[in-house]
Amino acid sequence: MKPILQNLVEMTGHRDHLRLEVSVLSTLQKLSSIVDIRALEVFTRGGGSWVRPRTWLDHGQWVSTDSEAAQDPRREPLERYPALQQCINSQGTSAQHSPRKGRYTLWLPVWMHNKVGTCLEITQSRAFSAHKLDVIMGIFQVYQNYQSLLDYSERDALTGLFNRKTFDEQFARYATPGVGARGGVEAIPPEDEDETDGPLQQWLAVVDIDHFKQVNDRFGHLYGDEVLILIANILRSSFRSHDRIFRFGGEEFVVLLRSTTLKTAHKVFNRFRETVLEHEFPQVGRVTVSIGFVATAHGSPVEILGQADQALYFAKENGRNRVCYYDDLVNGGHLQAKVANDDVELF
Ligand SMILES: Nc1nc2c(ncn2[C@@H]2O[C@H](COP(=O)(O)OP(=O)(O)OP(=O)(O)O)[C@@H](O)[C@H]2O)c(=O)[nH]1
Repeated sequence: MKPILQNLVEMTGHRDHLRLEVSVLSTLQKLSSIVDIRALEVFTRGGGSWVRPRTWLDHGQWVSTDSEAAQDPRREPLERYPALQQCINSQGTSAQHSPRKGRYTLWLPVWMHNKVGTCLEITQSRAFSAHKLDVIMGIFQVYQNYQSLLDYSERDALTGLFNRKTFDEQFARYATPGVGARGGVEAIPPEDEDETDGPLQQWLAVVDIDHFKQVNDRFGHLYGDEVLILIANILRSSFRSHDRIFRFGGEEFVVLLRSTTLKTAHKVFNRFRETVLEHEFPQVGRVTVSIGFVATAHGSPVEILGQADQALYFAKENGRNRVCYYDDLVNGGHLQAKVANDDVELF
């Protein structure tokens, strides 16, 4: 039992979901008779439910991927896992597979906000004894409790979006394509994009609600809060699952858009802006947003945020309800570049 306790201590020392996942898998893998163990990502796409491996053991090395799940060639429909599918549909806590060639499989779905996004899959060469199941469930409970604590500490209480505190760490991961917990797998370009539209890049946008002070002043803070929650919902439904959305405080949000062309970045930011424009906010009526965005390739998070902020400021000064791309403003002589050629300061 001592090595397991040591593993639990190590497991709860992590502040990163993927590393925590690797840690729980390596803890469980140390139990006897385990022949295979991995974490599956469970997601919905096109009305159906799917699974794909997210963390697994490859020649003794843990490998994780955080590429877009829906584009992963290893994805499979959830129907191929009938026991797991039935368990999720009935909001169960575990499922087992009847033996096939001496392989007994146990699935442990991770429930978070009444949804399953992750499932641990443990395979061993003989049936799971009651004692073994007790030990596994104990470790799994510690992992699940710790996951939800971690999730809670990363979220903004009003909107449920990621908070400002998590931005730097997520920026390091999401602004650089193809980096997983331990190396990982290359980001897979979305099927609907054409590389003739320019290279696939990561983008950062700062989104700010226009004249939000007036909303608070005319309707009160409760209606202001309602607008923030509804805009957060529109943000969530406007971007792909592997993009990242933060509330930076007040009425300012930041979006990290992954692996997409400049043309698509323009398209999706404008689509979001139009969805907000067309939305009827209860009591408040119409609300608009301004957006400034930039590629994340060159500069520190602070410099890139500064550039997106400059583009946002320009949008605010020039009519609001618009999307401005930093490089266009610099090339058009509307803004002076603060940073040129990687990290060289111009002034
Ligand atoms: N209801 C609510 N209001 C907030 C919250 N955080 C900040 N605010 C308000 O957001 C408003 C921001 O106003 P300003 O920064 O002056 O900007 P604005 O009125 O949106 O004007 P522009 O950005 O120039 O279009 C202030 O009135 C803050 O009090 C919050 O959590 N809830």
